[in-house]
Amino acid sequence: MGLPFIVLNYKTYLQGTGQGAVEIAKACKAVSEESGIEIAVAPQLPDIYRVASEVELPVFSQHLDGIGAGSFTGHVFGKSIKEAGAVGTLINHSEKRLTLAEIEASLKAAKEFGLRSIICTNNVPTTAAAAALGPDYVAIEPPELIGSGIPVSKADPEVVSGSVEAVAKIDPRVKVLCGAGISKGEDLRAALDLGSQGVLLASGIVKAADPKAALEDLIRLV
Ligand SMILES: O=C[C@H](O)COP(=O)(O)O
Repeated sequence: MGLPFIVLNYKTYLQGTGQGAVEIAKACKAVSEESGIEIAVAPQLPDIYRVASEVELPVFSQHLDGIGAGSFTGHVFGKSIKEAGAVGTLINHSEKRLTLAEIEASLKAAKEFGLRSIICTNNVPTTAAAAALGPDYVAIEPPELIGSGIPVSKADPEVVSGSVEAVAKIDPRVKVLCGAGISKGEDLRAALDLGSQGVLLASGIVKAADPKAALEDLIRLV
């Protein structure tokens, strides 16, 4: 197995807002260069351009709507985030849930604009359904563990291994990430040992006093 993929979602944490978004991205880039591990960041939408312009690392949107050009006030348009510098997008994050039809439309928009796609899910059946749509990644995150500091890879290992098994049967090209409560080296190690190919995480790094040191701890057992 190759190196994991790490995606850092800034959510709306103060520490990851505005100039903070750039500073955390710089820490991610430094750790990525030291380790060879791909680390992507997902800042708030208005910070995408700023982060992508100032730091050379993969920037993801936190959301994308399945709409095109036209009368869609307040929506997130694929061409706009692509031109802002995003290379990918989260879809259906637990804090931005969509209907199945909307997930499919968002994924279609991501593909149309050449954006990498991560569909977030909450259990094994929704992971299987998401994999059937053919995204680049699914990210399994039990909502009750998000932001809890209790790692999914230890609190609910079956949901990770079950997702890995389900996705392998449906479409082995789809890669599996897991998230919720991941912050330490042993959490990432456990996630990889369960068959996932990386993690989607937030609070443990974004809210850390020293995000670079927190990232170095996260990857120390890879
Ligand atoms: O997008 C990230 C996930 O919701 C996990 O958040 P967390 O690392 O704060 O638990």
